This record gives sequence, C-alpha cells and structure tokens, in this order.
Amino acid sequence: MADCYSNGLMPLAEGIRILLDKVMAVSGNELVPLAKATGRIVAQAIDCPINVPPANNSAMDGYGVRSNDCNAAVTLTCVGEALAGQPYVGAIEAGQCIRIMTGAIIPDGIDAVVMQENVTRDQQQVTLNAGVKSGQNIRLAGEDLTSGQLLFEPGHRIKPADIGLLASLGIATVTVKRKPKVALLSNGDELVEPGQPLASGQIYESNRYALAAMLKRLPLDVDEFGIIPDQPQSIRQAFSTASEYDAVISSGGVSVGDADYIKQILEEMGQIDFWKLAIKPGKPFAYGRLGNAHYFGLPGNPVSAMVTCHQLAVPALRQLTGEHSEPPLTITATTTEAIRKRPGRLDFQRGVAQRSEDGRLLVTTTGRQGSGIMSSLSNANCFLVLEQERGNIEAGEQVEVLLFDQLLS
Ligand SMILES: Nc1nc2c(c(=O)[nH]1)N[C@H]1C(S)=C(S)[C@@H](COP(=O)(O)OP(=O)(O)OC[C@H]3O[C@@H](n4cnc5c(N)ncnc54)[C@H](O)[C@@H]3O)O[C@H]1N2
Ligand code: MOO
Repeated sequence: MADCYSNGLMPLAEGIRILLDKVMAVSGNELVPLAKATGRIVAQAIDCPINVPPANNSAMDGYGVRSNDCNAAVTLTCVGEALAGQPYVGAIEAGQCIRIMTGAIIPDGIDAVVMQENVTRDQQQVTLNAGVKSGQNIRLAGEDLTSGQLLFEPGHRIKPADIGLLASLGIATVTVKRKPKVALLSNGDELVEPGQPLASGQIYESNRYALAAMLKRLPLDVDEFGIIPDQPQSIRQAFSTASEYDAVISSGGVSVGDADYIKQILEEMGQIDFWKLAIKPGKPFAYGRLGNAHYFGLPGNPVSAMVTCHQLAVPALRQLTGEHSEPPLTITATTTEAIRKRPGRLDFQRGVAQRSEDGRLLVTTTGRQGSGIMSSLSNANCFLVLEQERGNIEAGEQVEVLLFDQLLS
C-alpha cells in the first residue's frame, strides 16, 4: 500500500503496474460489419484469404512486351489491349506487344511493361529503345500479402487503414471483443447540469461531459449515471447498480473532506487496492473493486479527473477491452520558460509543443497550472512530464513531452 513510500504516495508507474496486473480482458465476442469495426479489438486471429495482388498486373500505363524481343531497339506490333478488369485473351507471338493499363492482368507471354512515355507509336507499330528488363513494371501476385498469412492477432485495435486492407481482401465482417460496460458518475452536491440556472455555491458539472467525450473514443459502452449527491445512501444505491458493470469511473469525493464519501463507501461495499499517488494533479486517485467492476475513483478537480483518467483508467480500460497496447512514446523538448516544481510528485503540466524556426522542438506551458484550470488543458497539445524528484526547471532545459493522443486532441 501507499504507506511504504517515503511520502506516503505510490509512484505512478507502480500504480499502473498494479492496475495492469489486475485487469483482464472481458470475455465475449461479437461479429460486426466492417463499417462498424473501426476502433474495435480483434478477438480471433485474421488470416489473409487471398493473394494480394491476386494476379501479376501492370504497375504502369504502357505496353506489355516480351523482354527477349527487346534486347536492341525494336518495333513491335500491337495486337490488343488489357485494361484493369478487362484482361487480354489470346496468344502473343514474338515481335508482338499489347497496350496495357495500370492494374490490368499480365497475359501469358508478356514479362515486362514499358511506360508509354518511353515508346513512339504509329498506328499498330510501337517502337522502343533497348534495355527492357524481364519483370519491369510488373506487380507480382502475392507480393503484398500471401493467402494464409497472419494479418492481425487478437488484441489488435482496428485502424482506418486496417479497414481498407480488410475490404481489399473481400472480408466483410470481423469478430471483435465485446465492448466493456462502463458506469460513469459524478459526485458532489454543488454540481448542476449545464443549461440549468446556477444558485449560489453551485458549479456546472463538467467532469462527466469531458470524461464521456474521451471514453467515447475507446470501444466501450458507457452509461452515464449522472450526478450523485453527497449522501451515503444515494452513493450506495448507485454503487449497487454499478457493481454489475465491468468498470466504474467516478469523479469527486475521494479526498479527505467531510462530504468525501466515495472512498469510504467503496471500502464498505467493495475494496480499495490503492489510494493516493505521487502525481500532480491527481494525487487522491483510488483504484479498487466493486462487485464485478474495476473501480477508478478520479479526483473531482477537473484537470485531475482528466489526467488520472488518461494516465491510469485508460491503460486499464484498454486492457479490459482486450487491446494489446504499448505505453505511449514521449519525446524531449526545450522549455522556453522557467517552471516551478517541487520534488515529490510526477507532474503533468499542460503545454504547447512546436518547432522553432531553426527546427528545435520547444515547449511552453499553457499558463496557470492549478488542477481546476481547465483552460490549461483545453489550450494544450501536450503534457510536460516532469519527473517525480525534479525541482525547479530553468528556461532552456530539456523536459519530457507527451504529445496528446486521439483521446485528448
Ligand atoms: N486536506 C486535504 N484536502 C485536499 C487534498 C488533500 O490531500 N488533503 N487533496 C486535494 C486534491 S490534490 C484534490 S485533486 C482534491 C480532490 O478531492 P475530491 O476527489 O474529494 O473532489 P471534490 O472535493 O469532490 O472536488 C474537488 C473540486 O472539484 C470540483 N468538482 C468535483 N466534481 C466535479 C465535476 N463533476 N465537474 C466539475 N467540477 C467538479 C469540486 O467542486 C471541487 O472544487 O482534494 C483536495 N483537497
Ligand atoms: O491532485 Mo490535486 O489533483 O493536486 O488538485
């Protein structure tokens, strides 16, 4: 538990390791049409059903020739035409050639294609220079993919290019993992849905909207439970429904305030595996179990909620969906300004990364970095990931940068 660490806070990497250790992919698959498969996770290995291309075909518009005829400058007789979808049928004798278009099947006898820019044509007579190599400008059957080869392993997330590839192979449906069911709730008496008038002491609910927008980009079935008031009985009621889900994400009520009941009731109805991490923002993040569900208790401050969802809940949810994902890549950039930082927590400051005129990668924070300042996140295109034990940073120093992925941009 967190107490073994010098400051009572578990390093983020340790928290992620525990999460990934505990979360297993959901069971259950479904067959979906290709048009609905983007972003879904492959459940059964997909093998290539055909050769790609299926037959030798021309890579250029020009003339199909027999390379043996073309050892020296030569004039050939054009005896026919091959178009993509309309093959040439018939024999081709020595001294003959055919007109051929890109994608057209190479007929028997032809072993090279000469670009039309490199010939002169007079009626049926086609004159070309020497130097035709057997196989030139011919795309061979199976040179891209061979029938039977493995295309996608289980755990692969289907991207737009994959959809194109699968369609090009005639595959119309894919067996994918079922979408995990996620309950999303917000907690706090002060919260009011946007569109309603605000009374004194109230603020607009924003976390559920932001989190739902982010989670929509993952293959999840998210049910929004709305705003749960700061009353133990309301929280218990919501928890008893949510415990049937695969995962629960809440924001708010995980700190030590008098009305912070979430953690307390999670402990009562389920269990807490860890609470409090050495990250900023997001220190009071809690992870545990509630019935069937993995429970991600995000802090209420809006930036903390998004950062902890992105850094902790999302890798775990990806694993729950069955996705085999790699940790995100970070890059190094030069900070344009001095940054204040106290050692002790890994800090996810929000910033803008861009190239300088001389090609260097520079990064500048988006101003005030309080965990309630959503504009710091909204104006950013990256996180500056400032190591746990690092202190103040001078302008011109190198910092680690994590560019926003498709969940944040
Ligand atoms: N004595 C201590 N106080 C606090 C600590 C601490 O260690 N000791 N930690 C602070 C940190 S760090 C954070 S982060 C917050 C997290 O607290 P909670 O998770 O209990 O969140 P709340 O108190 O419910 O709310 C915090 C803040 O966020 C606003 N909020 C909450 N939900 C929403 C929502 N859905 N949409 C928009 N804004 C929301 C809420 O009004 C509060 O202003 O605790 C610190 N305190
Ligand atoms: O972690 Mo809190 O998120 O520092 O405000």
